[in-house]
Amino acid sequence: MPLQTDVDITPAGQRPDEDPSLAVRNNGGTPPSADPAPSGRREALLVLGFGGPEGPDDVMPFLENVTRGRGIPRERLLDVAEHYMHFGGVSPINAQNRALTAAVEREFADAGVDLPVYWGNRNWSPYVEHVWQQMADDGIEHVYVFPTSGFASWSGCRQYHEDVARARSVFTGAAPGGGPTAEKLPHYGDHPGFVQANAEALAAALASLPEDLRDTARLVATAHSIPDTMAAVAGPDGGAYQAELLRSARLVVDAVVPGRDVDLVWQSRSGPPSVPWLEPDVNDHLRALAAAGEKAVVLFPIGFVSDHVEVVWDLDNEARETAEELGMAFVRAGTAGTHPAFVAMVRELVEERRSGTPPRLGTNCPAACCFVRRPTGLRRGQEPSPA
Ligand SMILES: CC1=C(CCC(=O)O)c2cc3nc(cc4[nH]c(cc5[nH]c(cc1n2)c(C)c5CCC(=O)O)c(CCC(=O)O)c4C)C(CCC(=O)O)=C3C
Ligand SMILES: [Fe+2]
Repeated sequence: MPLQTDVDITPAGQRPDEDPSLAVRNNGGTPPSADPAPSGRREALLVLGFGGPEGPDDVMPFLENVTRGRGIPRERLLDVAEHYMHFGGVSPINAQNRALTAAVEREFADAGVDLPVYWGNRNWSPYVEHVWQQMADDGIEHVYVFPTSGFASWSGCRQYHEDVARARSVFTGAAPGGGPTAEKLPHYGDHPGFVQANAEALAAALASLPEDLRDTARLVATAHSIPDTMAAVAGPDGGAYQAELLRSARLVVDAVVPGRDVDLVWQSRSGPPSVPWLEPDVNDHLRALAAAGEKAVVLFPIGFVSDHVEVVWDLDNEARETAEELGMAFVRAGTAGTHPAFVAMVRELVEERRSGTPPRLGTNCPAACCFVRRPTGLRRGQEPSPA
């Protein structure tokens, strides 16, 4: 499946029909076109992670947090709980986000950026609500939010906006104008820093293959599957999840082996089988490649920024096993993690916002952006939970 390269992504800041009042409501109070930081305003960066369990007893409550109101079958949760149990009930994701936070702190210090860095999660402790309280107590007045997700969609963008809005609502409800204001940083899948981090990982993975397979190995980018209905409304004009991922995968491959084919396929599908999600699944794709005579595959999880459970289980175990059964050589490239170029990107995104550069897609999303009315098998009358 050769992919197109000419994907046009419209920056939200240039949308003629953007309604500023909706943008304010959607991301919890940020003006649609934030001015350069007024001098004297006390600002901070929040690294906003997904969150993950820290032990076996956390696993089911964590899964319930993630899927509340989303119509995910109980059997699927028990299945996924097993994945976590292979790692003693501990997701590596919190340690990875702590490491990223520490690396960004050092980056700021080295570059003379005077900005405290906090870390909070959407689905597990430290919850964004608690960190918001901490930032308010510390006298922070404005927060740049760096999500550990660089792409459009309800799951990849809007939920991060909504969780910040929920954290803020405690303050805005109690005291008018209370609590720090928020500004989410834009999507970054096409940022040179993200591309470089992924390109170096892809180059290393390719180099680890036996020499006679390097030129012919199939390059396969993966991202989390999402329901078709969610994909259809991703971004201001729909379809932005696939479009951004495709563009990102293309940029990464072109940085390593210009012009070589790349496939974008999907992993970690959830939800009831009756609900269509993006396809093909990575395992089915491996089967198709083997049937077509391919001998080797290099997988790179472009849709994720760290080697969390969906990478180290779904790819390093399940997809690897599939490839082994098919007799194909298999390597999985690393994710951005704390690559210096990725860490420098975080600083650049903040500096861009502070200098008043017009917002790009993902910064101030209009209220209709990525909104899924009836997600993942919800019965009519059930409302999507904001959690
Ligand atoms: C687009 C996307 C990203 C990338 C953007 C981003 O990074 O935010 C992502 C990341 C992640 N997803 C993760 C874990 C889970 N995702 C689930 C469920 C779901 N993900 C979805 C989409 C995405 N997910 C969707 C549409 C669902 C169905 C429920 C719903 O409609 O909302 C479930 C429930 C069980 C299951 O059904 O699989 C779990 C446990 C972890 C943490 C891994 C760890 O702990 O190490 C991470 C980083
Ligand atoms: Fe997920």
